[in-house]
Amino acid sequence: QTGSAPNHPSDSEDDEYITNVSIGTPAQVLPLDFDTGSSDLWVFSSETPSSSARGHTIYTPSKSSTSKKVSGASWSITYGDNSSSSGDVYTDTVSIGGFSVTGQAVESATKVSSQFVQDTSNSGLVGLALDSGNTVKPTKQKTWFSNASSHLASPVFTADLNHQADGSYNFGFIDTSLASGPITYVPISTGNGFWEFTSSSYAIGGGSSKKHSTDGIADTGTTLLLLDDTIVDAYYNQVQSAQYDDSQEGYTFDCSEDLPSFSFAVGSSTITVPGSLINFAPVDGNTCFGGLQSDDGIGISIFGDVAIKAALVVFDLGNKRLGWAQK
Ligand SMILES: CSC[C@H](NC(=O)[C@H](Cc1ccccc1)OC(=O)N1CCC(N)CC1)C(=O)N[C@@H](CC1CCCCC1)[C@@H](O)Cn1ccccc1=O
Repeated sequence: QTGSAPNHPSDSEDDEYITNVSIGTPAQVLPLDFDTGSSDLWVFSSETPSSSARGHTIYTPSKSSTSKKVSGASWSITYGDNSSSSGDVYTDTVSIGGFSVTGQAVESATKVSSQFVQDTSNSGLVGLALDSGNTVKPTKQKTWFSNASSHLASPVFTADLNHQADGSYNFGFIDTSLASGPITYVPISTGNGFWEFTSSSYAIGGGSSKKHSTDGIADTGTTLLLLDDTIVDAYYNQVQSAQYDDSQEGYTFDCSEDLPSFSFAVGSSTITVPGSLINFAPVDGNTCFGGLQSDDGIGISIFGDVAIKAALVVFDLGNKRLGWAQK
């Protein structure tokens, strides 16, 4: 069995990627943000204060004949951008791209931080990192993909994200026609519960490859490509009008600049992010914000959407490896 669901950018900046998910019986369809950087499936619900839920689609467990409350269970999560949410837990049938998982933990939000209230493009998240990162207490719950994987044709899923266009999340199969190059696999380290891998070098534009070991995660829930300062400074050194803008907390440059590409090693291959994807978004007038920024203070590098958009990414749980193919 397999599943295939389209995704689309949440706005004109590709800030997030949204996929419709069916929950309960009869199906309640919610637009959710798939996040390979976390492990909780949580939704705005009938238990979310109505002032916070305004503008969001909600899940109402009492309207689903297949919902069951997980008594005594609770969850609470804070993300890298300091947004947060918490609540209680139900199980219900959750279908993504035509594939159904029964008894999936659906974490219902009784509290959401202001960023979630304001961001009406999503009604919650589907965590697709490893099960160990799930926050439900007293008993951790499995991710949708973990529950699905034993029934899928193959324990893999792929992310195909595109700039200002539809893409897909495919489960149980790899559609190699989505890529232009071969898939190169690298092992993941599972200790932190992420799709974590090491990249051994990088290159800027057509320049020579520089040895630099990057310990990073493939994270569909992070908008930008966040790497070590030395790499980021070297990159914007090649952008004539670039400067670090304290108010924007990142490098900005003249929107009309022709940005160099950025390549990173995946095993013995490289993935090249075209400069056009690094010209992320206008901030004001003719000044644009970069899609490559510093990972300082996070403690790990994050290959977010800006990097994933350049590739077909294979999340292979069966073989505990990550595959990257140029698009
Ligand atoms: C340094 S992790 C920062 C990252 N959050 C972002 O990337 C947000 C995403 C966004 C964009 C637009 C509206 C709302 C939210 O966007 C920006 O921060 N942007 C984009 C717009 C830019 N102008 C400024 C910078 C982040 O916490 N991701 C987590 C998932 C997010 C949470 C917020 C809702 C969307 C999904 C997550 O995978 C990061 N994680 C990864 C590993 C471990 C823990 C952890 O928590």
